[in-house]
Amino acid sequence: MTIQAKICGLSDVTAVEAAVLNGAAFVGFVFYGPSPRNITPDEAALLTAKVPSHVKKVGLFVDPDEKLIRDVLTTVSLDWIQLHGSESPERVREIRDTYSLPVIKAIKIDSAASLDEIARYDGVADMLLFDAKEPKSMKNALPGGNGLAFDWDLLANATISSPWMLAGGLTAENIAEAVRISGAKIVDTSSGVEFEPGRKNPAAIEAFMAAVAAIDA
Ligand SMILES: O=C(O)c1ccccc1NCC(=O)[C@H](O)[C@H](O)COP(=O)(O)O
Repeated sequence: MTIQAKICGLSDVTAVEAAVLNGAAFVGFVFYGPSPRNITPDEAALLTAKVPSHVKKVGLFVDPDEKLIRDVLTTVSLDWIQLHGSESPERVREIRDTYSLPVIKAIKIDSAASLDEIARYDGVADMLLFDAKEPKSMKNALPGGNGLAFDWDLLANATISSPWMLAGGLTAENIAEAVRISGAKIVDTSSGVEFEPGRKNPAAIEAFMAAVAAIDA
């Protein structure tokens, strides 16, 4: 089975092209002011204009209000909404129903207890995404996209009904091990294919996609 990949936090044309040409199934765009990867709806419209329809365009939000979602969706044609904040199951359902788009809900993992969150969102979100919980000690931590991995073993025996993605600190070097341990069928990276936060490295995107393609799942 082929492993699908999402490249998240894209903010320039070269990186979008690298993701598409190297076989990404999803491309992600961040709409969250404090992030170094934040882009405006107009910038996103330009970046997404030439993305072929088989590559799904994901808009990432953190506890968004209606105005932000509307501003983005009236300017950019998105296929998925990713919610990476503290959105409740009720809020996930509301956003899904209001905007008629499928929703990816991020669940932050730092221990076995974090897996209790799965039951709250399974069957509510269309897809779950597991990312490392930002440590309180981390200076300038974002609510996601910190390049941190969590213990993939935690997912190996988890009961998850919804489709799900593995994220958090994934790179060309560790992706095979991460998939082997977690059992992920879809993987997501951002920091692992950057020169620095907010500046994607096309060669690293190519290397990540090659490493994903080489996985014998
Ligand atoms: O990327 C950001 O700046 C960001 C900001 C706020 C919430 C989430 C954010 N990113 C999440 C992602 O890019 C991915 O979905 C994924 O978690 C990748 O994380 P990583 O490879 O560890 O950077």
